[in-house]
Amino acid sequence: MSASVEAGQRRYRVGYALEAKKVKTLILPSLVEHAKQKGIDLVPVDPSKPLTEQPPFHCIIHKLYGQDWKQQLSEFSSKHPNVPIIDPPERIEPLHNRISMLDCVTRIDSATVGIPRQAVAVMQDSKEAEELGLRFPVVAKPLVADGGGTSHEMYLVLNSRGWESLRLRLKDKDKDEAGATSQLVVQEFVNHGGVVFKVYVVGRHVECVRRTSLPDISTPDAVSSSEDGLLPFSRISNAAVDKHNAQMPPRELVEEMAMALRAELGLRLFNFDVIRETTSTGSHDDNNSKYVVIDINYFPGYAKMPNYEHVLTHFLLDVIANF
Ligand SMILES: O=P(O)(O)O[C@@H]1[C@@H](OP(=O)(O)O)[C@H](OP(=O)(O)O)[C@H](O)[C@H](OP(=O)(O)O)[C@H]1OP(=O)(O)O
Ligand SMILES: Nc1ncnc2c1ncn2[C@@H]1O[C@H](COP(=O)(O)OP(=O)(O)O)[C@@H](O)[C@H]1O
Ligand SMILES: [Mg+2]
Ligand SMILES: [Mg+2]
Repeated sequence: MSASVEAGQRRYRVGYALEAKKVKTLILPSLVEHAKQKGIDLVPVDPSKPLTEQPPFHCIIHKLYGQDWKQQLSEFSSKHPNVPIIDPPERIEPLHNRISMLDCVTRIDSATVGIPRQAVAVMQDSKEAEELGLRFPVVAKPLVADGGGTSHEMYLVLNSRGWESLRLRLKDKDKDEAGATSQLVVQEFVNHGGVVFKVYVVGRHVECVRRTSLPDISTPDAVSSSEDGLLPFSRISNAAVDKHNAQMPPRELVEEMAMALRAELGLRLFNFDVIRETTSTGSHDDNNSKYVVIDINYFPGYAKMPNYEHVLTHFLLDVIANF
Protein backbone atom coordinates (compact mmCIF):
# COMPACT_ATOMS: atom_id res chain seq x y z
CA MET A 1 0.00 0.00 0.00
CA SER A 2 1.22 3.52 -0.80
CA ALA A 3 2.95 5.28 2.10
CA SER A 4 0.83 8.38 1.59
CA VAL A 5 -2.50 6.64 2.25
CA GLU A 6 -3.77 8.21 5.45
CA ALA A 7 -3.98 5.92 8.48
CA GLY A 8 -7.53 5.19 9.62
CA GLN A 9 -8.99 6.71 6.44
CA ARG A 10 -12.39 5.30 5.43
CA ARG A 11 -12.00 3.20 2.27
CA TYR A 12 -14.48 2.71 -0.55
CA ARG A 13 -14.62 0.10 -3.29
CA VAL A 14 -15.68 1.38 -6.69
CA GLY A 15 -16.42 -1.35 -9.24
CA TYR A 16 -15.74 -0.55 -12.87
CA ALA A 17 -17.43 -2.56 -15.64
CA LEU A 18 -15.69 -1.68 -18.87
CA GLU A 19 -14.50 -3.38 -22.02
CA ALA A 20 -10.85 -4.45 -21.98
CA LYS A 21 -9.78 -1.69 -24.39
CA LYS A 22 -11.45 0.95 -22.23
CA VAL A 23 -9.72 -0.39 -19.09
CA LYS A 24 -6.40 0.02 -20.90
CA THR A 25 -7.02 3.64 -21.84
CA LEU A 26 -8.89 4.82 -18.74
CA ILE A 27 -7.82 2.88 -15.65
CA LEU A 28 -4.23 4.12 -15.84
CA PRO A 29 -1.82 3.56 -12.93
CA SER A 30 -1.89 7.32 -12.23
CA LEU A 31 -5.67 7.13 -11.65
CA VAL A 32 -5.52 3.95 -9.56
CA GLU A 33 -2.78 5.47 -7.37
CA HIS A 34 -4.43 8.86 -6.90
CA ALA A 35 -7.79 7.26 -6.09
CA LYS A 36 -6.08 4.93 -3.58
CA GLN A 37 -4.51 7.89 -1.78
CA LYS A 38 -7.93 9.46 -1.45
CA GLY A 39 -9.55 6.29 -0.07
CA ILE A 40 -10.96 4.71 -3.22
CA ASP A 41 -10.02 1.22 -4.41
CA LEU A 42 -10.90 0.78 -8.08
CA VAL A 43 -11.94 -2.85 -8.56
CA PRO A 44 -12.73 -4.55 -11.90
CA VAL A 45 -16.22 -6.02 -12.19
CA ASP A 46 -16.55 -9.41 -13.88
CA PRO A 47 -19.70 -9.05 -16.01
CA SER A 48 -19.85 -12.80 -16.65
CA LYS A 49 -20.57 -13.46 -12.94
CA PRO A 50 -23.63 -12.19 -11.04
CA LEU A 51 -22.88 -8.72 -9.67
CA THR A 52 -24.64 -9.61 -6.46
CA GLU A 53 -22.08 -12.38 -5.81
CA GLN A 54 -19.04 -10.15 -6.29
CA PRO A 55 -17.22 -8.38 -3.46
CA PRO A 56 -19.28 -5.54 -2.00
CA PHE A 57 -19.13 -2.21 -3.85
CA HIS A 58 -19.85 1.32 -2.61
CA CYS A 59 -20.43 2.51 -6.18
CA ILE A 60 -20.42 1.10 -9.73
CA ILE A 61 -19.32 2.87 -12.89
CA HIS A 62 -19.93 1.19 -16.23
CA LYS A 63 -19.92 1.32 -20.02
CA LEU A 64 -21.20 -2.04 -21.26
CA TYR A 65 -23.99 -2.81 -23.67
CA GLY A 66 -26.74 -5.41 -23.96
CA GLN A 67 -29.77 -6.84 -22.21
CA ASP A 68 -27.81 -9.18 -19.92
CA TRP A 69 -25.85 -6.33 -18.43
CA LYS A 70 -28.99 -4.23 -17.90
CA GLN A 71 -30.59 -7.20 -16.13
CA GLN A 72 -27.53 -7.58 -13.91
CA LEU A 73 -27.68 -3.91 -12.89
CA SER A 74 -31.39 -4.05 -12.21
CA GLU A 75 -31.02 -7.12 -9.95
CA PHE A 76 -28.10 -5.50 -8.17
CA SER A 77 -29.93 -2.25 -7.48
CA SER A 78 -33.00 -4.08 -6.14
CA LYS A 79 -30.74 -5.86 -3.68
CA HIS A 80 -28.52 -2.84 -2.92
CA PRO A 81 -30.65 0.27 -3.38
CA ASN A 82 -28.12 2.37 -1.47
CA VAL A 83 -25.25 1.73 -3.87
CA PRO A 84 -25.08 4.34 -6.65
CA ILE A 85 -24.84 3.07 -10.22
CA ILE A 86 -23.27 5.67 -12.50
CA ASP A 87 -25.32 6.11 -14.67
CA PRO A 88 -28.76 4.42 -14.98
CA PRO A 89 -28.84 2.35 -18.20
CA GLU A 90 -32.22 3.79 -19.27
CA ARG A 91 -30.64 7.27 -19.23
CA ILE A 92 -27.66 6.11 -21.31
CA GLU A 93 -29.78 4.40 -23.97
CA PRO A 94 -30.92 7.53 -25.89
CA LEU A 95 -27.25 8.20 -26.66
CA HIS A 96 -27.05 4.96 -28.66
CA ASN A 97 -29.13 6.46 -31.45
CA ARG A 98 -27.81 9.53 -33.27
CA ILE A 99 -31.30 11.04 -33.60
CA SER A 100 -32.47 10.59 -30.00
CA MET A 101 -29.06 11.65 -28.65
CA LEU A 102 -29.71 15.22 -29.83
CA ASP A 103 -33.32 15.47 -28.58
CA CYS A 104 -32.04 16.92 -25.32
CA VAL A 105 -30.47 19.84 -27.22
CA THR A 106 -33.76 20.74 -28.88
CA ARG A 107 -35.49 20.61 -25.49
CA ILE A 108 -33.12 23.32 -24.21
CA ASP A 109 -34.73 25.68 -26.71
CA SER A 110 -31.92 28.24 -27.00
CA ALA A 111 -31.41 30.84 -29.71
CA THR A 112 -27.63 30.32 -29.50
CA VAL A 113 -27.43 26.52 -29.39
CA GLY A 114 -29.05 24.08 -31.81
CA ILE A 115 -28.54 20.93 -33.87
CA PRO A 116 -27.98 20.42 -37.62
CA ARG A 117 -30.94 19.81 -39.94
CA GLN A 118 -31.10 16.03 -40.07
CA ALA A 119 -33.17 12.99 -41.04
CA VAL A 120 -32.92 9.20 -41.13
CA ALA A 121 -32.20 7.72 -44.56
CA VAL A 122 -32.65 4.12 -45.65
CA MET A 123 -30.49 4.55 -48.80
CA GLN A 124 -32.98 2.92 -51.17
CA ASP A 125 -33.38 5.87 -53.50
CA SER A 126 -30.93 8.06 -55.44
CA LYS A 127 -33.06 11.17 -54.71
CA GLU A 128 -33.63 10.39 -51.04
CA ALA A 129 -31.53 13.27 -49.65
CA GLU A 130 -33.51 15.87 -51.61
CA GLU A 131 -36.79 14.14 -50.76
CA LEU A 132 -35.89 14.41 -47.09
CA GLY A 133 -35.52 18.16 -47.65
CA LEU A 134 -31.75 18.20 -47.02
CA ARG A 135 -29.25 20.33 -48.91
CA PHE A 136 -25.77 19.13 -49.94
CA PRO A 137 -23.16 18.89 -48.58
CA VAL A 138 -24.29 16.42 -45.91
CA VAL A 139 -22.59 14.15 -43.38
CA ALA A 140 -23.93 10.57 -43.31
CA LYS A 141 -23.47 8.72 -40.01
CA PRO A 142 -24.56 5.27 -38.81
CA LEU A 143 -27.84 5.66 -36.89
CA VAL A 144 -26.61 3.35 -34.16
CA ALA A 145 -23.84 4.79 -31.96
CA ASP A 146 -23.10 1.92 -29.60
CA GLY A 147 -19.34 1.80 -29.98
CA GLY A 148 -19.62 -1.10 -32.44
CA GLY A 149 -17.04 -1.52 -35.23
CA THR A 150 -18.88 0.61 -37.79
CA SER A 151 -20.49 3.23 -35.53
CA HIS A 152 -17.78 5.82 -36.31
CA GLU A 153 -17.68 5.24 -40.12
CA MET A 154 -18.89 8.51 -41.64
CA TYR A 155 -19.20 9.99 -45.10
CA LEU A 156 -19.07 13.55 -46.33
CA VAL A 157 -21.43 13.63 -49.31
CA LEU A 158 -20.92 16.68 -51.52
CA ASN A 159 -23.57 16.19 -54.21
CA SER A 160 -26.03 13.74 -55.78
CA ARG A 161 -23.19 11.83 -57.47
CA GLY A 162 -21.71 11.28 -54.03
CA TRP A 163 -25.09 10.15 -52.73
CA GLU A 164 -25.38 7.57 -55.48
CA SER A 165 -21.82 6.27 -54.83
CA LEU A 166 -22.67 5.95 -51.14
CA ARG A 167 -25.93 4.13 -51.89
CA LEU A 168 -24.15 1.61 -54.13
CA ARG A 169 -21.29 1.19 -51.71
CA LEU A 170 -23.66 0.44 -48.81
CA LYS A 171 -25.76 -1.88 -50.95
CA ASP A 172 -22.67 -4.00 -51.58
CA LYS A 173 -21.67 -3.86 -47.94
CA ASP A 174 -25.16 -4.82 -46.78
CA LYS A 175 -25.00 -7.92 -48.96
CA ASP A 176 -21.85 -8.96 -47.08
CA GLU A 177 -23.01 -7.88 -43.64
CA ALA A 178 -26.70 -8.86 -43.73
CA GLY A 179 -28.16 -5.34 -43.79
CA ALA A 180 -26.05 -4.11 -40.89
CA THR A 181 -25.26 -0.67 -42.32
CA SER A 182 -28.52 0.36 -43.94
CA GLN A 183 -29.85 3.03 -41.57
CA LEU A 184 -28.06 6.34 -41.60
CA VAL A 185 -28.52 9.74 -40.06
CA VAL A 186 -27.95 12.41 -42.66
CA GLN A 187 -27.06 15.87 -41.38
CA GLU A 188 -26.48 19.04 -43.31
CA PHE A 189 -22.82 19.98 -43.16
CA VAL A 190 -22.28 23.11 -41.08
CA ASN A 191 -19.21 25.23 -41.92
CA HIS A 192 -17.30 25.74 -38.67
CA GLY A 193 -13.70 26.77 -39.41
CA GLY A 194 -12.21 23.26 -39.12
CA VAL A 195 -12.32 23.10 -35.35
CA VAL A 196 -14.59 21.13 -33.03
CA PHE A 197 -14.96 21.87 -29.32
CA LYS A 198 -15.25 18.84 -27.09
CA VAL A 199 -16.89 19.51 -23.75
CA TYR A 200 -16.20 16.91 -21.05
CA VAL A 201 -18.67 16.70 -18.17
CA VAL A 202 -17.93 14.83 -14.92
CA GLY A 203 -20.75 15.63 -12.53
CA ARG A 204 -20.47 19.38 -12.01
CA HIS A 205 -16.99 19.60 -13.54
CA VAL A 206 -16.88 20.97 -17.10
CA GLU A 207 -13.82 21.12 -19.38
CA CYS A 208 -13.72 22.32 -22.99
CA VAL A 209 -10.91 21.33 -25.39
CA ARG A 210 -10.29 22.03 -29.09
CA ARG A 211 -9.85 19.32 -31.72
CA THR A 212 -9.25 19.25 -35.46
CA SER A 213 -12.34 18.81 -37.62
CA LEU A 214 -13.32 18.75 -41.29
CA PRO A 215 -12.38 21.95 -43.15
CA ASP A 216 -15.02 24.38 -44.39
CA ILE A 217 -16.54 23.76 -47.79
CA SER A 218 -16.29 27.19 -49.27
CA THR A 219 -18.20 27.61 -52.52
CA PRO A 220 -21.24 25.99 -54.12
CA ASP A 221 -18.91 25.24 -57.08
CA ALA A 222 -16.64 23.12 -54.93
CA VAL A 223 -19.70 21.11 -53.99
CA SER A 224 -21.29 20.58 -57.38
CA SER A 225 -18.09 20.06 -59.39
CA SER A 226 -16.53 17.41 -57.17
CA GLU A 227 -16.11 14.33 -59.43
CA ASP A 228 -17.03 11.57 -57.02
CA GLY A 229 -18.58 13.73 -54.32
CA LEU A 230 -18.01 11.17 -51.57
CA LEU A 231 -15.38 11.37 -48.83
CA PRO A 232 -15.33 8.60 -46.22
CA PHE A 233 -13.82 9.53 -42.83
CA SER A 234 -13.66 8.17 -39.30
CA ARG A 235 -12.70 9.44 -35.85
CA ILE A 236 -11.34 12.69 -37.27
CA SER A 237 -11.64 14.54 -33.96
CA ASN A 238 -9.65 11.86 -32.15
CA ALA A 239 -6.40 13.45 -33.33
CA ALA A 240 -5.35 15.03 -30.05
CA VAL A 241 -3.30 17.70 -31.83
CA ASP A 242 -4.94 21.07 -31.89
CA LYS A 243 -3.45 22.99 -34.79
CA HIS A 244 -5.87 25.85 -34.43
CA ASN A 245 -5.80 29.12 -32.62
CA ALA A 246 -9.56 29.35 -32.86
CA GLN A 247 -11.02 31.31 -30.03
CA MET A 248 -12.64 29.12 -27.39
CA PRO A 249 -16.38 29.58 -26.82
CA PRO A 250 -17.19 31.78 -23.80
CA ARG A 251 -16.70 29.81 -20.56
CA GLU A 252 -20.09 30.86 -19.26
CA LEU A 253 -21.87 29.55 -22.36
CA VAL A 254 -20.02 26.22 -22.22
CA GLU A 255 -20.98 25.75 -18.56
CA GLU A 256 -24.57 26.71 -19.22
CA MET A 257 -24.80 24.24 -22.11
CA ALA A 258 -23.16 21.47 -20.09
CA MET A 259 -25.40 21.90 -17.06
CA ALA A 260 -28.55 22.13 -19.17
CA LEU A 261 -27.62 18.94 -21.05
CA ARG A 262 -26.67 17.19 -17.82
CA ALA A 263 -30.11 17.96 -16.40
CA GLU A 264 -31.95 16.98 -19.59
CA LEU A 265 -30.02 13.74 -20.03
CA GLY A 266 -29.97 12.80 -16.35
CA LEU A 267 -26.35 11.71 -16.83
CA ARG A 268 -23.18 12.64 -14.98
CA LEU A 269 -20.46 11.17 -17.23
CA PHE A 270 -20.53 12.31 -20.85
CA ASN A 271 -19.03 14.66 -23.39
CA PHE A 272 -20.45 16.50 -26.37
CA ASP A 273 -19.01 17.84 -29.61
CA VAL A 274 -20.05 21.35 -30.51
CA ILE A 275 -19.11 23.47 -33.53
CA ARG A 276 -19.44 27.22 -34.09
CA GLU A 277 -21.07 28.13 -37.36
CA THR A 278 -18.94 30.35 -39.61
CA THR A 279 -20.03 32.69 -42.39
CA SER A 280 -19.01 32.36 -46.06
CA THR A 281 -15.84 34.37 -45.29
CA GLY A 282 -14.88 31.80 -42.66
CA SER A 283 -15.33 34.21 -39.77
CA HIS A 284 -17.70 34.32 -36.83
CA ASP A 285 -19.23 37.15 -34.86
CA ASP A 286 -18.43 36.79 -31.15
CA ASN A 287 -21.63 38.42 -30.03
CA ASN A 288 -23.85 36.60 -32.44
CA SER A 289 -22.40 33.11 -32.82
CA LYS A 290 -24.55 30.07 -33.39
CA TYR A 291 -23.32 26.84 -31.78
CA VAL A 292 -24.36 23.45 -33.14
CA VAL A 293 -24.15 20.25 -31.07
CA ILE A 294 -23.35 17.28 -33.34
CA ASP A 295 -22.48 14.37 -31.04
CA ILE A 296 -22.94 13.26 -27.42
CA ASN A 297 -20.93 10.36 -26.00
CA TYR A 298 -21.46 8.41 -22.81
CA PHE A 299 -18.37 7.90 -20.58
CA PRO A 300 -15.83 9.15 -23.14
CA GLY A 301 -12.03 9.03 -23.11
CA TYR A 302 -11.51 11.07 -19.94
CA ALA A 303 -7.79 10.27 -19.83
CA LYS A 304 -7.43 12.95 -22.55
CA MET A 305 -8.83 15.54 -20.14
CA PRO A 306 -6.28 17.56 -18.14
CA ASN A 307 -6.00 16.41 -14.52
CA TYR A 308 -8.48 13.59 -15.06
CA GLU A 309 -7.25 11.54 -12.11
CA HIS A 310 -8.20 14.30 -9.66
CA VAL A 311 -11.47 15.11 -11.37
CA LEU A 312 -12.72 11.49 -11.46
CA THR A 313 -11.60 10.75 -7.90
CA HIS A 314 -13.24 13.89 -6.55
CA PHE A 315 -16.44 13.01 -8.42
CA LEU A 316 -16.55 9.46 -7.03
CA LEU A 317 -16.01 10.65 -3.44
CA ASP A 318 -18.76 13.20 -3.91
CA VAL A 319 -21.20 10.62 -5.32
CA ILE A 320 -20.53 8.16 -2.49
CA ALA A 321 -20.82 10.84 0.19
CA ASN A 322 -24.05 12.32 -1.14
CA PHE A 323 -26.05 9.36 -2.48
O1 LIG B 1 -11.25 5.68 -26.44
P1 LIG B 1 -11.26 7.13 -26.62
O2 LIG B 1 -10.44 7.85 -25.61
O3 LIG B 1 -10.98 7.57 -28.01
O4 LIG B 1 -12.78 7.62 -26.28
C1 LIG B 1 -13.79 7.57 -27.26
C2 LIG B 1 -14.42 8.95 -27.39
O5 LIG B 1 -13.43 9.87 -27.77
P2 LIG B 1 -13.34 11.31 -27.06
O6 LIG B 1 -13.09 11.16 -25.61
O7 LIG B 1 -14.65 12.02 -27.32
O8 LIG B 1 -12.19 11.93 -27.79
C3 LIG B 1 -15.49 8.87 -28.50
O9 LIG B 1 -16.02 10.15 -28.77
P3 LIG B 1 -16.34 10.54 -30.33
O10 LIG B 1 -17.52 9.70 -30.69
O11 LIG B 1 -15.09 10.21 -31.12
O12 LIG B 1 -16.67 12.02 -30.35
C4 LIG B 1 -16.58 7.91 -28.04
O13 LIG B 1 -17.13 8.32 -26.81
C5 LIG B 1 -15.97 6.52 -27.88
O14 LIG B 1 -16.95 5.65 -27.41
P4 LIG B 1 -17.82 4.75 -28.39
O15 LIG B 1 -16.86 4.08 -29.33
O16 LIG B 1 -18.71 5.71 -29.12
O17 LIG B 1 -18.55 3.86 -27.46
C6 LIG B 1 -14.82 6.56 -26.86
O18 LIG B 1 -14.24 5.25 -26.90
P5 LIG B 1 -14.19 4.23 -25.67
O19 LIG B 1 -12.92 4.54 -24.94
O20 LIG B 1 -15.36 4.46 -24.78
O21 LIG B 1 -14.20 2.90 -26.31
N1 LIG C 1 -23.22 18.24 -39.27
C1 LIG C 1 -21.89 18.37 -39.29
N2 LIG C 1 -21.31 19.46 -39.88
C2 LIG C 1 -19.96 19.60 -39.90
N3 LIG C 1 -19.09 18.69 -39.41
C3 LIG C 1 -19.59 17.58 -38.82
C4 LIG C 1 -21.01 17.37 -38.72
N4 LIG C 1 -21.20 16.20 -38.09
C5 LIG C 1 -19.99 15.70 -37.80
N5 LIG C 1 -18.99 16.52 -38.24
C6 LIG C 1 -17.54 16.26 -38.11
O1 LIG C 1 -17.38 14.86 -38.07
C7 LIG C 1 -16.82 14.43 -36.82
C8 LIG C 1 -17.41 13.10 -36.41
O2 LIG C 1 -18.81 13.21 -36.24
P1 LIG C 1 -19.48 12.77 -34.86
O3 LIG C 1 -20.95 12.93 -35.00
O4 LIG C 1 -18.82 13.48 -33.75
O5 LIG C 1 -19.16 11.21 -34.84
P2 LIG C 1 -18.33 10.29 -33.80
O6 LIG C 1 -19.36 9.73 -32.88
O7 LIG C 1 -17.69 9.21 -34.62
O8 LIG C 1 -17.35 11.18 -33.12
C9 LIG C 1 -17.15 15.60 -35.87
O9 LIG C 1 -16.26 15.64 -34.77
C10 LIG C 1 -16.95 16.79 -36.79
O10 LIG C 1 -15.57 16.99 -37.00
MG1 LIG D 1 -17.71 12.91 -31.99
MG1 LIG E 1 -19.58 9.94 -30.84
